[in-house]
Amino acid sequence: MAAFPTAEACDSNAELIAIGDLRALHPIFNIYGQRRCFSGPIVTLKVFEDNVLVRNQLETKGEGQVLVIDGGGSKRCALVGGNLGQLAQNNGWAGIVVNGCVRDVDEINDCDVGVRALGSNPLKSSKKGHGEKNVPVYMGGTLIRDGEWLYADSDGILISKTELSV
Ligand SMILES: O=C([O-])CC(=O)C(=O)O
Repeated sequence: MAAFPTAEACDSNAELIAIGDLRALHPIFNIYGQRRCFSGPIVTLKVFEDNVLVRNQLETKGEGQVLVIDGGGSKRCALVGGNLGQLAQNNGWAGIVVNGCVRDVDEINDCDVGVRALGSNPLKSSKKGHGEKNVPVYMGGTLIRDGEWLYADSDGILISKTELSV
């Protein structure tokens, strides 16, 4: 669960919004997974139509972190499917936000993890292992840095430079 509603976080942190330390992603993401509300420190990945690094990352302990995957906005294949959703759940990731697509939507929706993505596509991605980890990514209209905090609920997704307090 997010610690508090994103709308409330915006209303009570106007100064952080003014200086750009708290940003809302554009409302381009669909909601999947059991957790509609989730939050945590961000781990970033930058890939393109290749999900080897995504699997590698989700195989590690999530410890309540959120995996932010910049897939370049490609809708030509899926970067996360049911197996990876299960892996994320079992390894304690709070959520996954994909600037790209998912597949196995019914399976992902059964997983106890929050997932946001542009849409779904039944095609799998390539498996070459190309991409970068822990780099700044630009998606949803904002620059997102590894180690920043993400807060998601039914209203949308916030990125904060630091952990927000109530
Ligand atoms: O391995 C993939 O390409 C993604 C997938 O289908 C899954 O996670 O089940």
